[in-house]
Amino acid sequence: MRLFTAQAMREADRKAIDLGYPSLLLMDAAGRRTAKRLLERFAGRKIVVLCGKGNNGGDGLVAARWLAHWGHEVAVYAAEGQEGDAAMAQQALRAHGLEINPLSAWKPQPHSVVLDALFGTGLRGPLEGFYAELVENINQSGLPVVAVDMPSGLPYQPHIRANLTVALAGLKNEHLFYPHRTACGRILLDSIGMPPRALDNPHLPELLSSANMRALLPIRPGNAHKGSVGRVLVVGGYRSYTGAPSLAALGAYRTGAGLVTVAYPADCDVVPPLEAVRLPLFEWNTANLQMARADAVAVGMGAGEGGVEAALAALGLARPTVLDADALHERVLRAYAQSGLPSIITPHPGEASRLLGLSAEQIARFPLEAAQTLAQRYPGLVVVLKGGPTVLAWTPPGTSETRMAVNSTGNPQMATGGMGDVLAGVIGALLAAGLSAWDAARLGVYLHGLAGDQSQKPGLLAHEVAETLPEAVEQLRSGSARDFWEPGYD
Ligand SMILES: NC(=O)C1=CN([C@@H]2O[C@H](COP(=O)(O)OP(=O)(O)OC[C@H]3O[C@@H](n4cnc5c(N)ncnc54)[C@H](OP(=O)(O)O)[C@@H]3O)[C@@H](O)[C@H]2O)[C@H](O)CC1
Ligand SMILES: [K+]
Repeated sequence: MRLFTAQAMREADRKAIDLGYPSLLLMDAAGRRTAKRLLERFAGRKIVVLCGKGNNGGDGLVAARWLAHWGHEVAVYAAEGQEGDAAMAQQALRAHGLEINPLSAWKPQPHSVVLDALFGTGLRGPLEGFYAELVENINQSGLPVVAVDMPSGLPYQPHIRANLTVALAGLKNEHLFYPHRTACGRILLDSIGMPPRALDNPHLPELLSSANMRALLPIRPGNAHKGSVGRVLVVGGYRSYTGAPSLAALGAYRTGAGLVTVAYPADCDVVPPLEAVRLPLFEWNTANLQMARADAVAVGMGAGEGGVEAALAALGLARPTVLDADALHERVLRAYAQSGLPSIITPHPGEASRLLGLSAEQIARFPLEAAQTLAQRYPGLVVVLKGGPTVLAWTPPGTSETRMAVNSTGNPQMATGGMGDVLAGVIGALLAAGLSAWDAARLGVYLHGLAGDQSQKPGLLAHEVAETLPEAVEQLRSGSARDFWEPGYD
């Protein structure tokens, strides 16, 4: 499954037409399916459909026709100037005997639900004048709003604040990235029957879905023993950051690692989980770390000033590695990129800002671009740019194309200390279980977010997320993990 931009969706639309698929069928499915979704949530209210003159408005006209056909009370307000499919939708609506009122005549009506079909992917700039005022009035009316495809006005200001958005054919950036995602309310995806070939675009980011991630789960053989399912070495800890390596160890164990060793400075008060092997060291060097006999390494959590040295010592182990927190320095990243080892870097926007020389605000605003830039700067390293949502990027060595992915799990309550340490452990366990760096990183962020989604209450702590990981793994394995856009995808 791919994550679309408005432009990429227009291209998919064109591709469908080139394949011979009649565009009017797409519009009819879009309107009909949106009408169904509206009824599931807001049956019993009078339905007011507000239509622009483009195809988003055309979807609204189709929805109004079906709603009236099914016996619901519907009022339609539409802009003038429909052409093509939208004009046909208007003709069909008139044939059903429905009256079309001018958009300017709309006034908030009590106990109604508004179907926002003003603008979708065709918007080319911020709304002004009449439309800006209309959008503000709709928002201020306090009436529930269902948006067709996306809340009108996005990605600019002003825009509709919807209760429910029915995304058509595919999810777009606005449905995933904050703050726009907030304006969408609940999001349901409907395929509208778009030919899959039209949606197939390998240049777009992959959207991590339960079906795709399930296929990556490592299988634990019947005769598993602790040495065969993955041994993880966690390297970190420094002064007051003694909890970080312990949380990573917990994350690794709860993801299925067979044995976890925690290497930490001997003069630090690190207390690893009871089940972990302790490796207190007076010096970071490869020979010392070799004592752990690890299949994969997670290094840098709470390592402070020793982060660079620890990561360069770990490089000598020549194992798949997760570089986190204090290991994330230019020198280390260059060395790992040159080594060709499967390696993953897990910066948060602050760490990415240090690496890229941009502000953390810029990184948070353009996460896809930031992750891509890092992946191009360090070919071979899988970049996990943490955020809401987490973005992944990877330029396979010897190629020029960067693969991108966007996570679909996780929630804002996960923005607390130690959460990243748990993630590094999760990914370390998956590397140790034999997954490639790209697979371990994608499945790791997905599982970590899914564990966090089990409880979305304020005050969520990192160790609680770690403790919920087995439930998340089980949910994914059993097929009961739901994508946030379900059940509208069919
Ligand atoms: N996914 C699919 O393949 C399908 C999607 N459908 C629906 O179609 C819309 C996209 O339709 P489109 O006609 O391309 O665009 P819109 O309806 O979103 O809006 C276009 C009109 O908006 C005017 N416009 C553009 N920018 C502004 C602005 N800043 N202020 C005011 N007006 C603006 C524009 O007028 P111009 O005269 O400027 O050209 C257009 O009239 C998609 O979102 C889905 O809902 C299909 O129905 C099914 C297939
Ligand atoms: K809309």
